[in-house]
Amino acid sequence: MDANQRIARISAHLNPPNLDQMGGDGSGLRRVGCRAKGGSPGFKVAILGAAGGIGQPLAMLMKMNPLVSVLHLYDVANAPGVTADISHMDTSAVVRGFLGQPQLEEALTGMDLVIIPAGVPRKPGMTRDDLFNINAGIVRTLSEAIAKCCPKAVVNIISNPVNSTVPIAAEVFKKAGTFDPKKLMGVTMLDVVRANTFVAEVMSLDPREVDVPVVGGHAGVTILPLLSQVKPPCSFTQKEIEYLTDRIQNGGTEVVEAKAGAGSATLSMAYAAVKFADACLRGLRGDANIVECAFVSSHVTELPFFASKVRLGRSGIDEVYGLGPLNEYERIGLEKAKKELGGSIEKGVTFVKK
Ligand SMILES: NC(=O)c1ccc[n+]([C@@H]2O[C@H](COP(=O)([O-])OP(=O)(O)OC[C@H]3O[C@@H](n4cnc5c(N)ncnc54)[C@H](O)[C@@H]3O)[C@@H](O)[C@H]2O)c1
Ligand SMILES: O=C(O)C[C@H](O)C(=O)O
Repeated sequence: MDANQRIARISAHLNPPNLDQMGGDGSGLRRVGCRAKGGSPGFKVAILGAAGGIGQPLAMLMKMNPLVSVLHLYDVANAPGVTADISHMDTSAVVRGFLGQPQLEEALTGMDLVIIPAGVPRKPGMTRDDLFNINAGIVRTLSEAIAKCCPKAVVNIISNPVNSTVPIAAEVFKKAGTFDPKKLMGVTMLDVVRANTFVAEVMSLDPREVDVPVVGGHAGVTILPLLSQVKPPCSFTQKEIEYLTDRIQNGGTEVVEAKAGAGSATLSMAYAAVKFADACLRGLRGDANIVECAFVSSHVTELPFFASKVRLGRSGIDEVYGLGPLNEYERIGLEKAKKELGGSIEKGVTFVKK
């Protein structure tokens, strides 16, 4: 191939002939595509909401993941710019951008894993449930497209309120006849990441060595750290237990208040999302003993969804683990968590059924 042919080949990828027909919102913005040589037989991953506060660092970190061969970045705004930027990274994943609803189906077709951080974040004084009115509709629309275009993909939902958005996605998939409880996961990894960090601080440990199971859900009292099951085993005073439980349950609010109106956790969330997505991909690859906490379809309690440890495998979730022995403090916490969680799950289910 001579120099002119090589340049023509690259230009063809940056300006595929059908771009203008695909101009999502009629704005004239072009879908950006970039093909690196790569060659690794990795997984195809789509991020929906890829131009947002979480979406951008998440896209960057997924582009660095050697398990990813194709990375689709979808958003209703700014997808071309983020895609052009990320696509210059010299890692092997091929990056393509998709802008607006008309390009959603193409963004999803053929994907193995779909990660959803689309939606509005909290401002100080708001609860995660205050986001329901806007984010419920966004997650419903995106889930409908997933059911149509990649019904066998593993789906990681980040959009809040997770306690309701996961039941919304499940209801949409049930309606479409595509629901597979092994494939749908609410991302609660940030609660685990925070718990590991805060426990390490209190016990003067390396956070990378600490493993705190966090069960229940992803809002206030539904976030239930099981400090009696921390690894390495730790002996906490009652004061330390109360301090840690409160800090873990309110870690999100701590960031929302510090950002003072500029949004909620984005960087630590992108880190947590990539940690969880990487675990899903290693499970899909067939690696053994991949165990993480997630908010999933569950029989662990009487509620239809609950966060607990799950084993990830070739088909998504291979096993949902029970809670293990709880102490009295955790049993009381569990009752409070279930009470709030039941209402949030019901709200999500009703939203789709109504
Ligand atoms: N699960 C968790 O632990 C966790 C942690 C942090 C934040 N969150 C939640 O993640 C969500 C996103 O937070 P953020 O800080 O990135 O917000 P953001 O406003 O910075 O970004 C959201 C992105 O979603 C896009 N978007 C809006 N509607 C869309 C649609 N219909 N389709 C595709 N994209 C759409 C926006 O254009 C924007 O780029 C919020 O709901 C937030 O509460 C969850
Ligand atoms: O707190 C929020 O609103 C965002 C997220 O759920 C978090 O835990 O940081």
